This record gives sequence, structure tokens and C-alpha cells, in this order.
Amino acid sequence: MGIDGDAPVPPHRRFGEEGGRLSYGGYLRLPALLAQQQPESEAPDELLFITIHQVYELWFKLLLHELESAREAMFEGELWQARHLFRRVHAVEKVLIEQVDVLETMTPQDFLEFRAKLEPASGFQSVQFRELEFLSGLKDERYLSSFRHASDTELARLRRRLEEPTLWDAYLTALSQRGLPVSDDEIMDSLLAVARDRRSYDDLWQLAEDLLTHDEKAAHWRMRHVQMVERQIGTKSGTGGSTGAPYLRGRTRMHYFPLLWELRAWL
Ligand code: HEM
Ligand SMILES: N[C@@H](CC(=O)c1ccccc1NC=O)C(=O)O
Repeated sequence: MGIDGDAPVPPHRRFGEEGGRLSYGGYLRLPALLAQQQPESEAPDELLFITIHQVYELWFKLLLHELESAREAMFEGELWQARHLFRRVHAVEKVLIEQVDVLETMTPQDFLEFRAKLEPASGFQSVQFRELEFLSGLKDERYLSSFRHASDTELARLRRRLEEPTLWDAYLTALSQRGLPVSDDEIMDSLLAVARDRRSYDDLWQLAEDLLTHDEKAAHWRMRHVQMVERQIGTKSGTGGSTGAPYLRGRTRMHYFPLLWELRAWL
């Protein structure tokens, strides 16, 4: 019988199971996905800790995918497509920031029940996080040494990100396709020309604003993260071997696109 009590629906017409090939859990690989939460302790909050990090990594994967496409669109001069993708990127980044609230429901006492088991693991070792930074323009090859634990495939991915063009490189290409010079000496004048003549360059201006929002949201996440860290471990050093909050505070001053911030002073 169909769910509404009518005549049974032929198997090949059942929504979501056309031809009987797909099911919800099969399509989404849920048995494999839901088998990946394996706490190292009996502490009740470790499931939350693992879940939240796994969710972050899934979103990081999507962000890398969308940002690669946005970079491609900028290289091809399809600025409307890049802007469309940045809207999605920003929406995901908003979720990443707000998700900190969920982990902050854990008390420091409850975290301490399993923290020692985590050492020397740390978010410091997130390959995808560092890939996002490299792709966005914050390339720092010194971080490669913190990935000694990483697989050859992961290391190759990071090295590739260090070599390949950044979002900023793609934006510069979009500027030069419109006849604007992009050498180190001329770039600020070109950015100012875009800002001052929106009738001619509004698409380039809006795209620069999208890049700036991406930068701002990343900085916002770093702020939320370090506040959460101070709340959880105070002045203790990190499981990854850094000074902890002081190291992370230093990172909150980083910018992906420093010239877009500097531009404000010249307007
Ligand atoms: C109880 C919650 C958390 C604490 C106490 C914490 C603590 C820390 C500390 C101390 C560091 C510095 C590296 C070290 O020495 O360990 C760090 C780095 C990092 N954490 Fe967390 N973290 C927490 C949650 C998270 C979450 C949910 C994520 C999401 C993926 C995350 C991602 C990162 C990343 C990407 C870094 C490297 C940052 C950089 O190098 O700029 N952390 N964390
Ligand atoms: N670095 C954290 C531990 C931690 O938060 C963590 C440990 C393993 C995997 C991911 C983590 N998340 C962020 O650093 C600490 O020092 O307490």
C-alpha cells in the first residue's frame, strides 16, 4: 500500500528509489559515515568533540571545492559565476563560526576528562584548513613541517596548493582582462580606479567585496576559536606543541588580501 492508503505504488515509481537502486542511507553512505565516531575515552563529551570536528572537515571539503570553482570562474572572466559561488562560501563560513557555540556547551572540566588522550594531535594538523589558507593566498611553507604525520597524498596536496594560483592571482587576472594594470607598482591605482568608477567596474568592485567578506569571515572564525580556547584551557600550552592562545591570537591578525584592507585608507 502507498503511504496515503491508495493502491500500492509500483516499485520503479517509488520516489527516491527509482528503479529500486537508491535508498537514503545507501546514497549518503550512512553506514560508513556513522561508523566514523570512535572515542578514545569513556568521557561523555568526546562524541560531541569528534562530531563537531568531522562536520568542520566536511564543510572544509565543500569550501575547497567551491573556492576552486570560483577561482576558475575568475580566470575565465565569468565574474557572475564567481560571485554566485562566494555567496555559498559565505553562508557556509557563517555556519562554521556559529558552530563554535555548540562546542562551547562543553565545560573545561568535561574537556579535561579526555584532553590528555588527544596529545599530540591538534587542529594544527588539519590538512584541509591549511589548504584553505594556501588557496586563499596565505601561503607559508613552514607549516609543511607540522605535517610529518600526514600521508604522502596529503603532503602532495599541500605542496600542490603552495604551487598553484591563489584566489588573489585569479582576481588580478580578472582585473587585467579589463585592461587594468596589476604590477606591484600599479595594483593599488587599479583597485582605486575600480572603487571610484563603479559605473564601469561594479562587477569587479562587488567581487573584491566578496573576497573581503571571505577574509573577514575567516578572521572571525579565528577570533571565535581563540576565545573558545581561552575558555577551555586558559593559558595552558596546546596539545600540538604551540603556546596555545598566544599563538592563536597572533594568527587573528592575518589577512588573505591585505591590499583590499589597505585600499580603505586611500579612498
Ligand atoms: C575545546 C576546543 C578546542 C580547543 C581547546 C582548541 C585548541 C587549540 C590550540 C591550543 C591550538 C594551537 C595549536 C596547538 O598547540 O594545539 C589549536 C589550533 C587549531 N585548531 Fe583548535 N581547539 C579547539 C577546537 C577546534 C575546532 C572545533 C576546530 C575545527 C576544525 C579547531 C581547529 C583548529 C585549527 C585549524 C588550528 C590551527 C590554527 C592555526 O594554525 O592558525 N579547533 N586549537
Ligand atoms: N589543541 C587542543 C586539543 C584540540 O582541540 C584538538 C585535538 C585533536 C584534534 C583536534 C583538536 N582541535 C583543535 O585544535 C588543546 O590543546 O587542548
